[in-house]
Amino acid sequence: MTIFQFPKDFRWGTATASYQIEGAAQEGGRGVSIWDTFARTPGKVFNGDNGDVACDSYHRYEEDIELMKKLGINTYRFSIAWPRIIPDGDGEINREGLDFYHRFVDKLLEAGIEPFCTLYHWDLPQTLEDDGGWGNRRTVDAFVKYAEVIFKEFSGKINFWLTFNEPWCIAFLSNLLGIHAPGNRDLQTSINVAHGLLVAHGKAVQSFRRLGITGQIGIAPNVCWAEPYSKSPEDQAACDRSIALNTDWFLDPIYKGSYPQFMVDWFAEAGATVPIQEGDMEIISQPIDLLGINYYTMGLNRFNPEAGVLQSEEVDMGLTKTDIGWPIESRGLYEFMHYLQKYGNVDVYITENGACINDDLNNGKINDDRRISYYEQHLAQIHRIINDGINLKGYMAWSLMDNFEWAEGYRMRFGLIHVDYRSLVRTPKESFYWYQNVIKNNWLETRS
Ligand SMILES: CCOCCOc1ccc(-c2cn(C[C@@H]3NC[C@@H](O)[C@H]3O)nn2)cc1
Repeated sequence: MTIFQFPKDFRWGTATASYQIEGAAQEGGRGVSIWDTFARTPGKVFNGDNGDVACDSYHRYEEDIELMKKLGINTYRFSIAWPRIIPDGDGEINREGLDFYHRFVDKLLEAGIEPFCTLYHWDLPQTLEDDGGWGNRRTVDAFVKYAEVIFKEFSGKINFWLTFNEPWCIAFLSNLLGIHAPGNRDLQTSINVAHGLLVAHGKAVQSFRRLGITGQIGIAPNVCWAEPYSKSPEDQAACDRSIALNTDWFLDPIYKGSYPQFMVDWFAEAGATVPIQEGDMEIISQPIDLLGINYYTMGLNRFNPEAGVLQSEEVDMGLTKTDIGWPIESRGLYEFMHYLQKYGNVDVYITENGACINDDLNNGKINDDRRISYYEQHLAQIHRIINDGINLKGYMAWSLMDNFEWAEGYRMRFGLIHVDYRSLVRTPKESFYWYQNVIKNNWLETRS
């Protein structure tokens, strides 16, 4: 057994997102999002599940906050649903939507929990997607309008801000692979989306500074750490492309003011170019205060000319997997955090990390020992990372509760709290109590 003591001011939290937990999809003046449309498209989401009810957190947020207090977290990452604030994307402001989030944030603050807010966690107003989505500068301008409304409303209440969650998912998972909303399968479209969201990010940061909003602002890329299957240059290059598309494609423009040239050249070979307009890169590279990093798994990749646009395929090495099929390998988090140092020792928060373990209720308990083991391994790496002098400031477990896992619907469970989707009864899992103890002690005690 080993004791890993965390810094006294380390932030302990959990994370969720609006479309995944709120429900009340037709209430409070909310408009239609691309996920409402996508979920209603036959074959896109397992079992035809959708976010109409989800965890009903729109009505049950006080109960959820009581559970957060019981867990002992001091930080809670959530997202605001743009369609609740400006239902048609860039028209009238919906006061009822703002009032809901004021009630929610006030309750969080009353509970002594720091709100950590994501402005965009994938629920784009459908009207904007109908007019070209992130590839249309109208959507960029609409996002800035939406962001400014939120900044002005919550400045002083919210001090930690993220513009976008997982830009790789928004651009490539959703517009090249077609697995998430809106389900496009086109390389140029996905590159246009990536560029549009980056310009929107930069403009929102400019507004944040111009309006004198208190707090810190950043972005939350998801990580795809990969190591080469062999020592061959082809396998190493395949790895580099896989890592770069999740990380460098977004963080080079933000921190360096330019895209990674080797990837620009790679896409040019595939006939796709980045639609950069005059001044875009200066806008995108506005200095930010923090990075959120979402880490779940890593891969061993090798070159395969048939393996998609990156010609990079993951090799199954027989590692233990979670129930969604992702290999469990916490080492990737450590390696990635050192990779990230090329952008400087920036303030980083792990804004998502967790395991899909579909254990169910058994005599009123959920003995999700595999989830505890996952967290134990990853928190040990977190301690190692901090010990190396990397500015890792906090950790938010994905997720507070089971919720709508996008194309997987409700069958995949990431929560520390079990949700019965018929009764909506919340039941803390054994991992909830394990994490509660880690937070209370501010140390991890490995069980082996
Ligand atoms: C068959 C080819 O497959 C290609 C990869 O397909 C995926 C699917 C899903 C993910 C994915 C899901 N999550 C968890 C979410 N992060 C944000 C929060 O909302 C969580 O629900 N992270 N990454 C990645 C890749």
